[in-house]
Amino acid sequence: MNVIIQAGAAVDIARLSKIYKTREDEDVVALDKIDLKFEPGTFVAVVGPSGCGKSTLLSLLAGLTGASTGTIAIDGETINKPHPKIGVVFQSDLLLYWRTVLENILLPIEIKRLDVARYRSRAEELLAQVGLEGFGNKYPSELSGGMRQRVAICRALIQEPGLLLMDEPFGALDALTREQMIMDLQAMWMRLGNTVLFITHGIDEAVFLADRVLVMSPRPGRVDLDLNIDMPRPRQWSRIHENKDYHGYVRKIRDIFEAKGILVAH
Ligand SMILES: Nc1ncnc2c1ncn2[C@@H]1O[C@H](COP(=O)(O)OP(=O)(O)OP(=O)(O)O)[C@@H](O)[C@H]1O
Repeated sequence: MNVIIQAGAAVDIARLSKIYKTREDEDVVALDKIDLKFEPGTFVAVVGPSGCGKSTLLSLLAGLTGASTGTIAIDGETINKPHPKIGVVFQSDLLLYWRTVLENILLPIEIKRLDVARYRSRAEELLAQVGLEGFGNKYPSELSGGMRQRVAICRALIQEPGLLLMDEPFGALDALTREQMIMDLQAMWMRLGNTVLFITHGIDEAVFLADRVLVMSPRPGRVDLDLNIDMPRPRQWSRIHENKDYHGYVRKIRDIFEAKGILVAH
């Protein structure tokens, strides 16, 4: 089997703001003049309270919505619509139930009228990489929630995106499946080397997975803390609680949430 190597993309976000209009014609400032640069191949996690603009940031990067001000560039190319260099995974797997696993993974290729036959072996390789070798002809209803989310990840990776965007991808999974998915995502990312933006409510999974954790403030969303996570890889989820550095990073993030009244001690 060929190992797929995907080069990570450089991301440059400058003075990025998003202001929504409510139906009452009021302005909601979801993101306020954010500046960020991600080096190619960096795993970036974003944590923040509900409504702070995490999903808005992801939608802007995915080209699904337009910025009010500012710019986003991926490898120097301005993003204002969906781009093949960018793959997206949402909390819900969004698989089409009437299509097999392989047909779901190949859907973006069909939509773009690319040569499906050429991508079939790549889809099978990706399936093997996420532990689903031989599942290509199954239907989503025959798979568990974790397996379906693995298929959604393969679908996001089929075009070898330099940037993988993940919006709470494990939020709907049970605790054991989530733990396995976290470990598997780390292993897959270490093989592929793409840049990842991973949105989560879980401080534990953010610190475990990321090279860098961005802590966002309550609305209007800004980055309150940009924390480099310096722990050797591969990291072991079952042993991470023995790591003093891990606890130090988690403490720093919790301190911010407590100072802002987002987490209140009783
Ligand atoms: N289409 C829209 N119209 C008006 N306001 C919106 C719209 N989409 C989002 N908002 C508002 O923008 C703010 C940021 O929303 P966003 O979904 O990005 O937050 P989030 O951090 O992802 O939240 P959560 O963690 O709960 O998913 C919220 O106050 C939300 O109500």
